[in-house]
Amino acid sequence: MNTPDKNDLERLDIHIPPIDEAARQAVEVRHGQLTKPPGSLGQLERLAVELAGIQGRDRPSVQRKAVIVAAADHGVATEGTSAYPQEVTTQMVLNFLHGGAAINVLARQADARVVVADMGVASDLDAHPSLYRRKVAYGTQNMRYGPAMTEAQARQALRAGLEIIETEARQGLDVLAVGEMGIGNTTASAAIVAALTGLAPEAVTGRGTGVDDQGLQRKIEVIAEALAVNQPDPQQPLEVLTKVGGLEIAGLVGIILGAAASRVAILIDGFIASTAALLAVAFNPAVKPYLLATHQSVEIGHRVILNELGLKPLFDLGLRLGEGSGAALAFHLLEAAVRILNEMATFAEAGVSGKKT
Ligand SMILES: Cc1cc2ncn([C@H]3O[C@H](COP(=O)(O)O)[C@@H](O)[C@H]3O)c2cc1C
Ligand SMILES: O=C(O)c1cccnc1
Repeated sequence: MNTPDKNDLERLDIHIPPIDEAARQAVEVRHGQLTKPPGSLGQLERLAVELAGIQGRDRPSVQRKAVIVAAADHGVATEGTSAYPQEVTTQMVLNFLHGGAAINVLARQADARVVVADMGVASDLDAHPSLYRRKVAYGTQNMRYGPAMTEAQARQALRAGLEIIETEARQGLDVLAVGEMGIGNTTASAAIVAALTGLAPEAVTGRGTGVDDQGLQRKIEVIAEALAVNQPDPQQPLEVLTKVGGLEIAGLVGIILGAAASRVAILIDGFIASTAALLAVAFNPAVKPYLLATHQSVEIGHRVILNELGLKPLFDLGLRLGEGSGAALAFHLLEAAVRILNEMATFAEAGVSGKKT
């Protein structure tokens, strides 16, 4: 038996199948037959083509939809880098479970289920049918003074993410939106993006929940110190995640890799969810074509991530919430793209003349 090398372990032994080129081509051919000038439905056409390649189906489906909101607390929240107190993480998880948060409203409108994953919230949570209780720790350590977590904790959270998406995929899932909740997690995300890209903290750090100028300056300094203390190797995504990451971010990386392994399309959300996507690609580049960018977040580092990944957002509504809110809105566009494919008449069926030669 081969001993798995470090790379296999880093890739979490996940096999991600290649995109189905034949299914993509079948959709392109059909788009050419529908009663419209070629390419005139722009990004909607691209979405249908990508979805077909991901799912391996000429007629992709968006019937079964889920939002997974991964939640955890952050030791660095004690540094005053968020405009809100840490207890809001737990309070919002309860709000998600009661159906009262923005993501619940947007998911209901799109007929998507919402499930919450406790990866490391600082308080104990009662059992609930929509809650995966996978707490790795009661929040991370403060990365300003040392690693946010141990490598074993990072691996545990990654594995939990894989297991959660496996369970969800078994129940039937065509499209997944990934979201998060964790006071302080724009600080962790900015540190991860700075570590992976080599950019200065100020180039990737925004106001998160709305810190003032002084708060933003403090946030940048804390991130710079965390990077100086921890010295994460940009070539080692597991090390970056362990040293300056978060447990919900680790869970999302597992969820994203596992979704791709199951041929589930992944709608990525704003800054934090996209940070998890950037890490997932660093772990295993084969995940890349399974990622669909949704919106452009106000958080400045989000643009950096989308550029790095070569992804183009579908819309910019000035959102800066997280929870999967922008991703859930994109369900409607995916549905439009698939309905165009299934319901439009062809030139032959409608008796419409083709382009002049
Ligand atoms: C009531 C409330 C609901 C939220 N839902 C998502 N976030 C968002 O804000 C947090 C990140 O910002 P920061 O790094 O500044 O703490 C995350 O929990 C994110 O999901 C929320 C924040 C609050 C206050
Ligand atoms: O882009 C996001 O997801 C975001 C931005 C600010 C605060 N919380 C989330």
